[in-house]
Amino acid sequence: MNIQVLGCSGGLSGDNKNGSTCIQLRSDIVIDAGTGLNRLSLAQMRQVRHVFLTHSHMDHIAALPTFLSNQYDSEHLPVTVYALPHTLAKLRDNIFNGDIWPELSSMTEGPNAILQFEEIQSGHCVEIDNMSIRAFEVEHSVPTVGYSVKSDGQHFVFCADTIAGSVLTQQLNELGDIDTLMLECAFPDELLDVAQKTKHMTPRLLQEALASLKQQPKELWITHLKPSYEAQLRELLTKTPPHKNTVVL
Ligand SMILES: Nc1ncnc2c1ncn2[C@@H]1O[C@@H]2COP(=O)(O)O[C@H]2[C@H]1O
Repeated sequence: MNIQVLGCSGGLSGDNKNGSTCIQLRSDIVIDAGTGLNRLSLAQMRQVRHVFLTHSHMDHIAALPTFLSNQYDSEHLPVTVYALPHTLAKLRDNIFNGDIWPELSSMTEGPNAILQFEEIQSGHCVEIDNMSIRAFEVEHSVPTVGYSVKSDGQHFVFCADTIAGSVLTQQLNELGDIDTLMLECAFPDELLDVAQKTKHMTPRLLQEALASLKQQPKELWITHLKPSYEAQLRELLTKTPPHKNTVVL
């Protein structure tokens, strides 16, 4: 697998190399459509055929409407967007509603439909060629899934936005051996109350989550640092990495 993290910032970072969440699994498949999607060229965007959304928050969907506009005369339509029913309903009601962006029906109906929505649930697995992408529940402030991706004998797990706890532990333990685990760390430990309210991680919660696993992943990628605390978190997580093979993205 050649995974490209096009963006994983927890917000508007002021760094045009790191937009908000968008992870490219293959030239035709991405997870989330945050502003990181803008790192692809127009030609690369037009190769994307499958978008797996984790949840409805803006930093994970911000580029979706304009990305879809770039697809109108693309050769290989429609693009399939996979998401929980809650996420799809929020997109329909709040984004593709004729005010913020054209209504969904104008994109999903007719011979030139550019988009199809596919509902997924936790546990649901989508196979695309030799890649399997399984959604699993995580605990966040809105219904959210992470994705377990298997291809080429490799197992990549993206936990999306989540707080540590029994849901995450159980789900990760059920996924078996993990090569690369991508876990977030949005807030510093001093902001534990904010992390608990918004259902995000702090470095200590991240340690707890790892300690609760039956088996450690081969490597840990840490993501979704909130821009206001990024320097502080990066320094701490680099000086005292929670895993022997830690990459702070
Ligand atoms: N009580 C709060 N204090 C600080 N930030 C908040 C609060 N509630 C929501 N947010 C922010 O709103 C964001 C929504 O997206 P996230 O869950 O990634 O992260 C959340 C926080 O950054």
